[in-house]
Amino acid sequence: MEGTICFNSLVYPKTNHSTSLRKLTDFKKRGLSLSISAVAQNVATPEAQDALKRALAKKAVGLVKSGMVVGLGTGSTASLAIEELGRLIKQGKLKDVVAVGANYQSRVLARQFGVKTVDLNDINIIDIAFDGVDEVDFNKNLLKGGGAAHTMQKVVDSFAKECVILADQSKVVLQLGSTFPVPVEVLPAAISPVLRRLITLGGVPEIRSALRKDGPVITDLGNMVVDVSFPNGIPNPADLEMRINMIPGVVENGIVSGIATSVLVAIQDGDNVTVLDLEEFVKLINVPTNENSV
Ligand SMILES: O=C[C@H](O)[C@H](O)[C@H](O)COP(=O)(O)O
Repeated sequence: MEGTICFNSLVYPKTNHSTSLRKLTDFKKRGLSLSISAVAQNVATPEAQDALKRALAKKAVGLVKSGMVVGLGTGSTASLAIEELGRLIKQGKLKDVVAVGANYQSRVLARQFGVKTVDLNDINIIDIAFDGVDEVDFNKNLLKGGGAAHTMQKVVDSFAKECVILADQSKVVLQLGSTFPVPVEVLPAAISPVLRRLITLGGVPEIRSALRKDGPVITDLGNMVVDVSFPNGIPNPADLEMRINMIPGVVENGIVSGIATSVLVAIQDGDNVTVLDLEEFVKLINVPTNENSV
């Protein structure tokens, strides 16, 4: 657990380094050296997980400066960031900020919390984007789409100069696909041939059913979602992302490689919450050598 502590200057402004370093040193002094499985199972209650998400939202929105164009992701974590952004705008701490919402939910929330939204097609650049994640590995490969919102999230995240991913500790995995299947957005007219092609890639596809509606989930873009498990794992996320997207009829899949510029990870330590960047987090934990212990 010794070694250089790597800070991502995109995530932590210089003034925060000492605080962050002190916290990390405290963790180490108290011997908080966790295995990744222990970390993943360590979020005791929904309330505790909510506290982690709120800490992430606060830290992330602290990176926004007046005059910026902000990309807004979707999901419970991104929603808290939108709320926090609205709060700072209302308090006058941020001025002339506009936002691009990736999906219906983020646009509605932005309006609700007083964040002015603009259309993606009307701006030239997104300065910073925030988004949640279902799984993230140590190389910043992401698995998204638990809320069937990944297609437009990938568009917004990829156009941002800085894409900050917000992950509570339960989201960090050794290999993508460990706890979630890969969501694939599919044109309804092409569903059967796409299912067959997904099987040839080694996947086990299942059309996602709606919860409070009979029949399938239909996305904001009018398509279906297929959740695909890969029983043999996903050793090369970028390769699988490309192979799935090459199937005609696939709109987009939830593997996101090479887009996140930084990943913030929130950790619960007793009653305290600490937010680290992924590199710091990785140095804190013991990676099990035996895959069975994950
Ligand atoms: O489609 C949904 C998105 O990829 C979300 O960002 C992801 O599911 C994480 O959501 P949450 O912040 O609610 O865990």
